[in-house]
Amino acid sequence: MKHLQVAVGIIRNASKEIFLAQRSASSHMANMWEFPGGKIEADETAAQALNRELLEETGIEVTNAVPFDTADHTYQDVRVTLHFFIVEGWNGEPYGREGQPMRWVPQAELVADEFPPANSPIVARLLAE
Ligand SMILES: Nc1nc2c([nH]c(=O)n2[C@H]2C[C@H](O)[C@@H](COP(=O)(O)OP(=O)(O)OP(=O)(O)O)O2)c(=O)[nH]1
Ligand SMILES: [Mg+2]
Repeated sequence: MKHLQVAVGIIRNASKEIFLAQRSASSHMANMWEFPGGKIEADETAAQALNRELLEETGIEVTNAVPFDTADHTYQDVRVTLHFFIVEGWNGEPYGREGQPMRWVPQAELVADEFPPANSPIVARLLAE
């Protein structure tokens, strides 16, 4: 089975709101809400992939990212290992640079069911903080 390493950014502002983006209708985990991010290329560290993906998907330049947790999950036909970072420093203002819907949600109001199943333990941890 294919095994993807994925870098994911939990972009959090000073008001403890988190930036979410909606996955496209044609993607894996279509229409679910996600923390922006994407696949780590063979020549990249997780942090390098995070910086590249957040620039591509949200337009920000990350200046502060701290590793938070990892999650391993096997979907029907792909296994993913997600490397989550808390991002609290950046230049610019994040937006849906690929045209995807986006919203800021207070950390305490995250809803696990809106995310792909792999995110459940991470959302639970954020809600417990
Ligand atoms: N970005 C992101 N991906 C997630 C999350 N939860 C989760 O299970 N995934 C899965 C969905 C995908 O199977 C996998 C890779 O994410 P991706 O589709 O964003 O990868 P990418 O940006 O490199 O996409 P692409 O270039 O192939 O379009 O990770 C999440 O919170 N954020
Ligand atoms: Mg992506």
